[in-house]
Amino acid sequence: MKTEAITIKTRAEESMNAQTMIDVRHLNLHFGEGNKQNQVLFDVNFTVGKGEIYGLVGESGSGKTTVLKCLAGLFTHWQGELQLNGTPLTHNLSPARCRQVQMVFQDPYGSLHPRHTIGDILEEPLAIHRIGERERRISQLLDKVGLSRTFRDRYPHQLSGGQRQRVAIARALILEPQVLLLDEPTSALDVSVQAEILNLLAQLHQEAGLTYLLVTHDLGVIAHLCHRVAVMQHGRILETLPIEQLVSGKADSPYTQMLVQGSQRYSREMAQLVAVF
Ligand SMILES: Nc1ncnc2c1ncn2[C@@H]1O[C@H](COP(=O)(O)OP(=O)(O)OP(=O)(O)O)[C@@H](O)[C@H]1O
Repeated sequence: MKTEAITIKTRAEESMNAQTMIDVRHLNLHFGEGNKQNQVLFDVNFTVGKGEIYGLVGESGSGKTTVLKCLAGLFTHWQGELQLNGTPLTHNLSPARCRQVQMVFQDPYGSLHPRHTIGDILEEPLAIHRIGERERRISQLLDKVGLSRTFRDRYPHQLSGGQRQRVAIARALILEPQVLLLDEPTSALDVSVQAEILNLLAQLHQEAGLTYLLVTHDLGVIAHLCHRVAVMQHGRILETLPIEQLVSGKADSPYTQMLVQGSQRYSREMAQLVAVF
């Protein structure tokens, strides 16, 4: 399976555009002030190519989600330079940025409004951004994420966890962004459902040439989806490496080697479940 995973990534890398889509330079962020100040990101630097799937791994609290939230505009008090597709990001969240980059959260239960139907949830961003042909767009997207059109009139509590995450992915895609920020998109799901969602993400990436920045604890997920990975610890990037180097156990840092060893059993299970793309 390792050999197959490497072949997939190499093929994907060949077709990948070498242009930079996400550029993170000298990103620093702290919470609190004075003697309560807690710095959580320390000079974080990395770039993600157009069409690349880039993983961020590391232990809990290492700052992975915080990096995504800075890029998504959910945290605005960062210092450093952030660029998307060559355009510097300001500290404000503009409509243009919402259309360019969208985030999918870990918890499909909490991220969908409980009193809105799926149709309403998908229509809201289109209405806010004054985008027409809403019926067509919503129907097309439901098809794309593998949900029948009958889901339009249902409420989130009437869906399974996997179906809810499909809706969350559809909502993120409805504005046709170039970048998806995926924060542990499968960790709240059963293992078999995780595989379905990973396959859906791989399929959508292939069809639309999107750029993904994917946060996970799970190196099995990284090995099956990502081209490159950055390993974070205590708010810093410890090393960045191509996936081939990670799966062949040739990471430089002892910390990354420990992460790989810790996730090997899970990777084998996931390998059996996730189809090859
Ligand atoms: N809104 C906030 N206010 C104060 N501290 C925060 C806030 N959000 C995150 N932190 C702190 O920032 C640090 C990094 O958190 P972050 O959620 O980015 O970690 P993570 O690597 O994504 O962890 P996990 O894998 O558990 O989600 C943690 O110490 C966390 O407590």
